[in-house]
Amino acid sequence: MAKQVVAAQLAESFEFELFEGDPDHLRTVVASSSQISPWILPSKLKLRHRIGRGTFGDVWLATQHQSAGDYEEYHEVAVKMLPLIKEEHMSVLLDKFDSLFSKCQGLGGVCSIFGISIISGKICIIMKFYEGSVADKLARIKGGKLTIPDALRYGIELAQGILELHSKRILVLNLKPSNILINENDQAILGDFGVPFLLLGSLFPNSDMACRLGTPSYMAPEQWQPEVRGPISFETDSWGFGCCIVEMLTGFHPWSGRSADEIYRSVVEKHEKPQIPNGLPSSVENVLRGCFEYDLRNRPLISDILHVFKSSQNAVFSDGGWASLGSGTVTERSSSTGYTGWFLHKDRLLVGDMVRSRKPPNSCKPENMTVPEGTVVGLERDTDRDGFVLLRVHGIHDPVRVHLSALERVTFGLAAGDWLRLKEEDKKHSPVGILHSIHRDGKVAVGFIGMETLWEGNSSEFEMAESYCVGQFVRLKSNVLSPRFKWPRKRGGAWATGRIWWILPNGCLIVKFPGILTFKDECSTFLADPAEVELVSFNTCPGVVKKYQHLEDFHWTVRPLLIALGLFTAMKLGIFVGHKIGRSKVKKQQSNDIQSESPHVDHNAGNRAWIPPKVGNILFREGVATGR
Ligand SMILES: Nc1ncnc2c1ncn2[C@@H]1O[C@H](COP(=O)(O)OP(=O)(O)OP(=O)(O)O)[C@@H](O)[C@H]1O
Repeated sequence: MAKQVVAAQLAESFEFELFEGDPDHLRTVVASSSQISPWILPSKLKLRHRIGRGTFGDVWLATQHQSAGDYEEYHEVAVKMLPLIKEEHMSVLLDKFDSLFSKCQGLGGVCSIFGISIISGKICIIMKFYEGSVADKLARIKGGKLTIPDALRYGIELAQGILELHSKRILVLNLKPSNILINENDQAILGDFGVPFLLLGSLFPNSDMACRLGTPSYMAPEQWQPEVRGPISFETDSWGFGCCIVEMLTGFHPWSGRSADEIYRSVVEKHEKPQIPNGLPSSVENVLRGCFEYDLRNRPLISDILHVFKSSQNAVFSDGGWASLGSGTVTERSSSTGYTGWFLHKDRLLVGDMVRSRKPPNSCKPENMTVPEGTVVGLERDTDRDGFVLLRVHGIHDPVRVHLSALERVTFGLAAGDWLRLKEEDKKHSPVGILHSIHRDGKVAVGFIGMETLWEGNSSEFEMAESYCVGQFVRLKSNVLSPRFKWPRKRGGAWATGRIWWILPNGCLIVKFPGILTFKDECSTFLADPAEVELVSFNTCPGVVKKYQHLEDFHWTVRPLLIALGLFTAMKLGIFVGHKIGRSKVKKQQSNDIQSESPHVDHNAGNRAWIPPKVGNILFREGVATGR
């Protein structure tokens, strides 16, 4: 008896049930024909040969057959055969595919998807077949790399394709030259998009693949463990885009020759970045640098990249160097605000917006604000991204002129970067997160530990949470018995206190323990859920003992140093006291001897010798003797 494998609803209009064994036993129930069905009967597909094998399955050249009346026609297609996934995840994946399929119909810069099928129990995505990819081109051409104009041209076409997907809220997550296909007009077409996202969370027989959301060499830091180091968002694709351009220009993929584990250590733990080649137009170099910012909020969006690449096409290549003719937006990290220009440009102020002075990143000191609250009454150069605004500030008669990089928009009392707590906790993720954006209507996007992508909802669902910044000391709350992440203990068994070293965009704290001596192989950083920790400072430590214990958290050398200093002081004191006693004994002995040996001594002379020395001298000698 055929056993039912999965029953999934591909679209409102399309339902099917699959039966194990011969996939042609598929029963489809088409409720309405108003929507294009993505389902392609496996019997209509004939696999010819395998084109390649990638992280997320094999790609086959195949023919799709159609019969109409007395003739049969076929055309070539590419078939992406996904790895075998667990039964229970089939319907989830098919649902995700359905949404992807309907969203990407009619997009120009991305590979056309014709439908989906199941061959030998594996899900197959049927796509348009292209003759080659940028990777193939790099392998073919002399020198193995593209010229700057070619890389810019492909880069523009690729960015346009990604932008189309982003406008439909689809993340690519697997940008690499082999997935940049080339059409008959030598245009770059984005292929294989969305596959990592389709597979995200699926159970594979191979557990390693389940947690990998891309190809290691091209993966952004947050892509390695999106639930822990996320969220993944549009800027995750900016990192992948940067990697593609670097490879096009150098002929080498980033982290060439390194294993996945080594790449993880370089990118995620050591915050290393792919190398950008020399000799690029400054605006292109700058935007690529931005693509490799560790914190995704500091990266440019694909629309920013497209803008820079297009303006750089106006540049001329002269004497081996670039002279920029266009107005490439060169936005370095602002030394005054600590944010990159890409970060600052994501939110554009409008007249009527409430604003306040922008806190430096990782700052917890709102009291230093020059403008605690103001209303935008004028934009000096509203067409330019880099200008001044006029603010109406309470208590000041005339509008104040402030550079917009120094301000942040406050909507319903919240600004991007604020720490928030969900009023109603959801067990799936931490209740405390960081606000990434707030729309003027109150819609918010928040990063939480435990969520791969941004949480979207309304500002009314939140209250302000305690904020943390780099350099602060934290310890697990005493009521946390099983923390989300591993946390070290002190010698006595109590939770150790660590210092915040980095804060991820989902609020995850990266904590170091300078108070604990670690050896080479030992892990020196730990992760913490902000909802599970409390601040430790001298002020909050009750009593001298606790304050001293907190001093030990600053560095593991504090205790041995203090012990050494104590021993040294005790030793010096011992020597001094011994010396004094010894000297007074000798003196006493001597005076006795003199008295007994010289009966003609002038006894008044002894009184003259007893003129007291200066008080300062005594103090000084004591100071030395006690080690002070
Ligand atoms: N629609 C297509 N038409 C023609 N060739 C394609 C198509 N899609 C992919 N390819 C090619 O098939 C080969 C294998 O692709 P595949 O996507 O499986 O591998 P990959 O890109 O190396 O890894 P991943 O699975 O991570 O995407 C690549 O050379 C790619 O260029």
